Amino acid sequence: MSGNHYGGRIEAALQLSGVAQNRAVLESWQRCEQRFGLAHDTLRRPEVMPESQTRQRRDRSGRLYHHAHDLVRTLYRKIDASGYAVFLTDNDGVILDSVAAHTLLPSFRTNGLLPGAVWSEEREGTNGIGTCIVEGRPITIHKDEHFLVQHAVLTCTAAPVFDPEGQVCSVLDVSAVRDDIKRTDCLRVRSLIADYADALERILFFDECASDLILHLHPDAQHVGSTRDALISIGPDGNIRGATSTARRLLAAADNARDVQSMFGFDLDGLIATLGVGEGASTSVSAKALPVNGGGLLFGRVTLPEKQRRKFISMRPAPVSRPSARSAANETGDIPDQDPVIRRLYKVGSKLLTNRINVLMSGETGSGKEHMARAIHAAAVGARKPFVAINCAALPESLIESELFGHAGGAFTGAARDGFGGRIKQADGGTLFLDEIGDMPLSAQGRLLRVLEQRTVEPLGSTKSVPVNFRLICASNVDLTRAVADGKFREDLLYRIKGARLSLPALRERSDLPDLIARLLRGISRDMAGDVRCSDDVLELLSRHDWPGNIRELVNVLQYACVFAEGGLILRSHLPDDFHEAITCDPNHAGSILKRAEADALRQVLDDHRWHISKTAKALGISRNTLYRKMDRFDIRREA
Ligand SMILES: Nc1ncnc2c1ncn2[C@@H]1O[C@H](COP(=O)(O)OP(=O)(O)OP(=O)(O)O)[C@@H](O)[C@H]1O
Repeated sequence: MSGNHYGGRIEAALQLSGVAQNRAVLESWQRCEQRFGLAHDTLRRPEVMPESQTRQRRDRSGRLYHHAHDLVRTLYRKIDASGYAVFLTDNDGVILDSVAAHTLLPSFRTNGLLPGAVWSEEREGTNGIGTCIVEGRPITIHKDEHFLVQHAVLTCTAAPVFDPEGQVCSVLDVSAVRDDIKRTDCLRVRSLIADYADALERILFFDECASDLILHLHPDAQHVGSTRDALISIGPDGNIRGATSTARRLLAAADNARDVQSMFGFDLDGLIATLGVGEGASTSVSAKALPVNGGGLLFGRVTLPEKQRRKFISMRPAPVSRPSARSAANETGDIPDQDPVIRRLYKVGSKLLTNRINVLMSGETGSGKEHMARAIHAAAVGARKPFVAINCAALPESLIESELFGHAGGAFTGAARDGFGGRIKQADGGTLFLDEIGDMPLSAQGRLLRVLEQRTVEPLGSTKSVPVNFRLICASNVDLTRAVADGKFREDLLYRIKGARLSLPALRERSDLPDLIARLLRGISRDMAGDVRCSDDVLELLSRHDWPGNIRELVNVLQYACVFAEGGLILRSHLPDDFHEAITCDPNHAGSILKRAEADALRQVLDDHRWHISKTAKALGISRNTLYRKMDRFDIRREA
């Protein structure tokens, strides 16, 4: 059969399945036929390794399986929809770990999704895990995009986890065996799983590079030291030993650089003199500007385990830190957002934090809770003061207590010999942001309550209390009152943390989308080349989308589009394929029918409660502010 013939058949099949533009699937199908000699109707039993071999693979994967254990379970809880299972694989696509509802295990097993099963492309054709390993980026393989017909019942979304050398060392996969799943349902799962893959990559990076000097980088000074910064590990000889995928993307222009000198134009001593050195993940040294060879300016900070200091520096005094122009700009007491609700929340939040009132934020995933927390910290406490953000859901349960409260030297197996002061101690004098606090284990909740009451922290394995002084902002996607009722969250802690509540609007409820898009594009194009803007057509499309993943999803879509927007103008064809599908599945009709139904239902409940706002909000299980926002959005007013 000629190559053209293959191409024609594949194109035709893809047209049929409605994914003609999906390059990744097309190329994978070509590999399946031409390289692996598979046929669509090949029927094969899953290849499952014996338990002993799977165990060996887990051991061979180093600390991956250990670190991922809790994270995989947290991800499963976060997906919060029925019919899904989460899988962790090694770099050959062999499933090492899985979590699913008991009742669903048989159907996943029947379809070959079980520990020990091999899901490489070569073995199972186009599939979430195997194709993700080849592509090296998050991907969804939906139903008949699977090459083998027998897998057409599956919908799989997978994200790669990279090792410090930049190789895929694992895949996180969320799969479902359900008829009613649409490709667009996977958008939210994909942002979530990509975040968890990033979190796992960082945990592995810190573990593997524990004795190196770590350089934290970000285009925005505020984000250096956050879970979003880029990480590079450097040996005492100045050679770059590892980098996270965020760092590889950020430093693409200096791609060939193998050492500090070729990346930044000065040697290790120069780097240390420019940036100063903080201990561990300390935030005591603020980020400073750092020009990158090949163009661009980043902000950076270096950290070094105390016991490695001698290896790297001859105890030269750290230079005095000067505030950067950018971090100073955050203390102007304003935010660029134009949406009136966001602006009011910022003002209220800043005032509360200034007066040391604990703030509890709620809002859909990706709606900007951490972003807002940083802004009000900068206004109330100062951008130069430590802001320590911890995502309680992304930390393995076994590590959360030592991470938060610190530990004495040798307190438990695996603890650093010199001990660790803990993240709460690092927030001393600044703000502690506890994201997803609803996912904090009960034992850690008890300790946290004691810290809040006594304003002292006692590291694990130590009897000495250390005084701490910090402001507290918490955030949660789950209803904490319900979590209290379910016995998953301590009531006394809830009262302690919810000094005041701020509820962030979802992106679809904001009135400043075009302005936000323009601002995000300025940020993205600063990392790329030249200015980028959206065509009117695209702006109109973006404003029609429902944005279940909120600003995080918007950032992802814009970053994707910027890569393809030649001449600085984003056109429809530059948007991701599944974004088009999301819109076409929801063309004016579906979206507006739903909206109309919601507005009608709202009016009905208001009528039932004689337009009493508190009672209506209570009946709907939402806050009064959310009710007012919804009424504004649907233009619902009581008729005279
Ligand atoms: N007002 C804003 N202006 C610009 N970018 C924003 C804004 N709010 C959020 N972002 C960006 O959107 C992304 C998601 O924001 P953030 O992490 O603050 O959301 P979140 O609500 O804390 O998410 P999660 O619930 O998953 O923890 C980040 O990349 C952030 O920088």
